[in-house]
Amino acid sequence: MASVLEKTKSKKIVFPTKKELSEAMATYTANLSAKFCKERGYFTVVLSGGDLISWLSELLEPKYQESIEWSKWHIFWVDERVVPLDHEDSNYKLAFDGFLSKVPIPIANIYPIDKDCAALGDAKSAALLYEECLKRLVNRNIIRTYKSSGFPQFDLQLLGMGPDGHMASLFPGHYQIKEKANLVTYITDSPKPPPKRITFTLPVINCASYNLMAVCDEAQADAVAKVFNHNFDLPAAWLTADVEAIWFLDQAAASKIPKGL
Ligand SMILES: O=C(O)[C@H](O)[C@@H](O)[C@H](O)[C@H](O)COP(=O)(O)O
Repeated sequence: MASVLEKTKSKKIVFPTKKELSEAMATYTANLSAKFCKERGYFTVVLSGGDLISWLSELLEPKYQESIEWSKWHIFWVDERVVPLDHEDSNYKLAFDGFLSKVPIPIANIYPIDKDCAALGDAKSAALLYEECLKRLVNRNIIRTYKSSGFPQFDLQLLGMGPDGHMASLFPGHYQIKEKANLVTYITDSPKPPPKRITFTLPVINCASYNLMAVCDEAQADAVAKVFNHNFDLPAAWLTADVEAIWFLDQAAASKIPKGL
């Protein structure tokens, strides 16, 4: 069977250090920002949680601060923990404190989950409202749609993977990975705390023009090896993209990939 990774132009780059990975991620993001801002006047960027946000700090360097057209960026989350937006577990808070508050992206262009649902811990309503938010932005042509499917197509998603092979809040052995109809779904028993989360579904994740999956450290090496061995029990093994799905790995995370893959 031709693997999903082969069919969908997945590539990997292994960096000697996290610093070099972080610099390359900044260059990759800045180049796509220039392309999409020029082509359509918007750049839709989807963030996840985890270590990714600290690696994004490279974009705070003066050369990027001055050259990027921040006012054209629109920011979304591929997954979010359903906790108050000022809670330390919130992916919104993580990104806001570590990155978004330090760049001049208009606050109206930043789309966290509904704050009341977040405060109440209502994951189902949070997912419904986030899906409605995406549809409104599709209607305003801020988010493109994938071919004729009507599914939202984001310009760039910056993703991470857990040691169990989860991406976004799609966990191994949980039914959310199979959800095909909705754009956004939810989980109330996430194996990684906190338990209540919302997440983009796989079709939405894979419609993105560019998916950059950044993974570092030895703890992820087994999962990375399984992904490149096409073990589809791991949600991250299903990652594709419309134009390019690219894995940025440090040497430790890449250390167990079988030779030749
Ligand atoms: O809400 C979350 O838990 C994150 O969005 C999650 O999906 C994350 O991206 C991975 O678990 C990787 O996390 P690390 O980068 O911390 O390994």
